[in-house]
Formats: sequence, C-alpha cells, structure tokens
Amino acid sequence: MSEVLDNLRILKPVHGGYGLAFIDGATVFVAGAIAGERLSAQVIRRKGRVVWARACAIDEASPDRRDHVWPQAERSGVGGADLGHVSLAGGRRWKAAVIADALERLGSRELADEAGPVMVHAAPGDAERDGLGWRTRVEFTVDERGLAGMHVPGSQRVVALTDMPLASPDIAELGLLGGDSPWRSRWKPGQRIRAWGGYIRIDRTWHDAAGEVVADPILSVTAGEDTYEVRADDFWQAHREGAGVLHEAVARAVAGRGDASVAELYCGSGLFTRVLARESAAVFAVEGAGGACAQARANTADQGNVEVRQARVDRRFVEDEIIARRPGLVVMDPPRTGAGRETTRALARAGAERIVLIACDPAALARDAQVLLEAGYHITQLDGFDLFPYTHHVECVGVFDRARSGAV
Ligand SMILES: C[S@@+](CC[C@H](N)C(=O)[O-])C[C@H]1O[C@@H](n2cnc3c(N)ncnc32)[C@H](O)[C@@H]1O
Repeated sequence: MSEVLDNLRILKPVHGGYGLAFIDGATVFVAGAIAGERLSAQVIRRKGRVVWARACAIDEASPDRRDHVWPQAERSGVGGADLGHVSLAGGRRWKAAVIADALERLGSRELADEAGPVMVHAAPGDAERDGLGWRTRVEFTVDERGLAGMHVPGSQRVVALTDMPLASPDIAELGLLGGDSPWRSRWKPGQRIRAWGGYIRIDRTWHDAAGEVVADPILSVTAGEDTYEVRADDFWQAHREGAGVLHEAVARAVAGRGDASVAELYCGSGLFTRVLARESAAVFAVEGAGGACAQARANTADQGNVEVRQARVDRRFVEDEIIARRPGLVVMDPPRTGAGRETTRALARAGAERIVLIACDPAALARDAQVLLEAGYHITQLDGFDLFPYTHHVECVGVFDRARSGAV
C-alpha cells in the first residue's frame, strides 16, 4: 500500500496541472486537486523535499469540481485530461491564475502588474459541446497486446483505451480503439500512431481511412476567411477552432497598421502570414521545417508581397536578417520552449513598434515577455485562449508596444 498524505490544503494551481500544498516541510504537487480543497493524496514519487501525489479522497471540494469527463483517464492516470475534474469555467480561471503566477515568478512583479488580470477565453462551440470532441489530432501508443492506448505520465506503462472523449468525431469514426479495431493487424506493439483529418500514421507511414498508404497527405483547412493546405506531418493547431481563434486574435492585433515591413518568425504553414500580407506592404516570414515552408509559400502564392525563408531562427539569424529590415511589426509564434532570451533580446534591437507574441506555454511566455519589458516594451494586451479544454495547456497572445498605448 503506497503512502497517503492526509489533510492537505491546496493553496493554488501550478503549471503542469497540479495543485500546490505544503506538509511537514515538503512541497507537494497534487494531481486531481483544485485550489482551496482539503484532501488526501496518494504519493506517486518523492525527490528530496518535493513530493508528487494524486488526490484520492476529497474532504472539502471546490465549487469548480465536476465528475471527471473521461472516467477511464481518471481511473488509470493516463495523460491527456489532467483537468478533467474541473468545470470548463473553473479550468479557465485555473489557467488565468497559472499565467499570472508565471508572469510574476518567472518574469517580475512589474511584468505581472503591466499585464493586469488575464482573461482566458473559451473557443466557439466548446460550451455547447461541454468542452468535448475538440481534439483533431491524437497520438496513441500500441500496447503489448496490440491495442491503441496512452502512457501514464512519468511511466512506461501504456493503458489501452476504450474511448477518448476529447477527440473530434472523425477520429472516433476511424475505429482505432478497442479489441475489435480493424487496424490491429496493421500495427505492432510499441509503435506510435497519429490520427488527423481522416488519416492515420503508423510509425512514419500515413494511411487513409480505408488503409491505403498515402505518401504525404495534405489537408485543406480554413481559418477565418482563409483556406490553407497543410501537410499532415507539420504543425497545425489541435483544437478544431484553434486556428480560427488565433487567426482572429492576430488580425485584431495588427488591424489597420499598414506597416511597410513585417517580420514573422516561426510561421509554420502560413496561418498568420496571409493576415499579415493583407495588412502590410511586405512580409518576411521565417520557418525552420522545409515542408511547412513550402506550404507557407503555396498558401500565400496569390498575395505577391510575401517572402518565405527556410531558416533556423536564433540570435545570429535575427542579427543578420531581421535587424537590417527595420520591421515596424514583428509577429512570432515560437515552439513550446519559447524564442529564448538571446533571440528575443536580439529581436528587440530590431526596433519594431509592435511585437505580437503567441505562446503555448505560460512559463515561456513569461520569460520572453520579461526580456521585451527589459528592452523597453510595454504590454498593451494579453489574452489567454482555452484551446485545450480539460488539460492544463493554454494558448496566449500578447501585444507589446514600444510606446504605451491603449488596448487593441
Ligand atoms: C507553434 S508552431 C507555429 C506555426 C504557425 N504560426 C501556426 O500557428 O500554424 C511553431 C513553428 O516553429 C517552427 N520552429 C521551431 N523551432 C524553430 C526555429 N528555431 N527556427 C525556425 N522555426 C522553428 C516549427 O517547425 C513550427 O512550425
């Protein structure tokens, strides 16, 4: 029987989907908890004075608590819905608190004050669907019996799934889960499976829904008034409304500016590039992945004022290629780790009036935003978007200006 900690009081939510508690000089990160609750938790792991535990009996429940949206995940501990026990509105409050906490702890008091209270907005349609059926791409691992499942975080254990309520209906229709799955004869234990847009990738090979091999599937997706062709292997927002929500947020942040020169870093397949090309005279868009670069070029081919460059964005690249262009506006959507101190500092030296930073990790947001603050930028607007309901993940869009100005 593993150790149980009783009478824990959860002080606040922390990054990664845990509630924070202290007991007997130890810091405890509790999964399945909500701020304000008093509960008992089973110890999962200890490292010095830090303990990871899972709530097992709730003595005083938060009003934000709900029946878990995915009972199999709650029972087995598989990842993918670590806030499945929190109401949708409670989840957005949770994420707003985590963003504010990151801004202060990893940035500064000044940064948190400039940002003010952060709102996390729901994606269209989530309230009607109770926050389910949003995930358009899902990854599974095949267990030793040949069943599609997911890992328990921090372990090698794969739990075969019977359902995945966060997945969009087209994924459920592929019939990947359970012992009757027609796909079982096609994959082997240990293989990674990815599903997106009616295609299934087994290890590196894509198949259509009928099981035929497809070399390099390209999907047609829309966001706002724009349509994009995206390779199944490249980045695209996972939430069914995610690309549309961010397309609109970026359009709002750049509306009416009419910049002569715009730099877009980490442009992917060109989701924001089309918006920027409509609003400005010339866009220099940069992306590291060759396939996404080709799609960004194809997706903006009708616009005529876009140059897409395949390059790795780092301090050197910014110094060599961005600063001399003197962009009036920079838009950047780096990977989860953020642009990083060196790159962001160099970027600030390009002197853009406005920088729009899209970030999918509050810690990376706080680090990059602090660099911008130190370089003389101010936060004009910062919004969170709940593009990952029932998980701890959240997307943020920050608008930073050299001169102080009103909200966009
Ligand atoms: C979060 S995605 C954003 C893509 C696009 N804005 C979108 O929303 O579809 C980040 C992109 O940055 C690219 N990337 C990651 N690290 C990079 C680097 N150091 N230099 C250039 N591109 C990079 C990835 O290939 C990916 O396409």
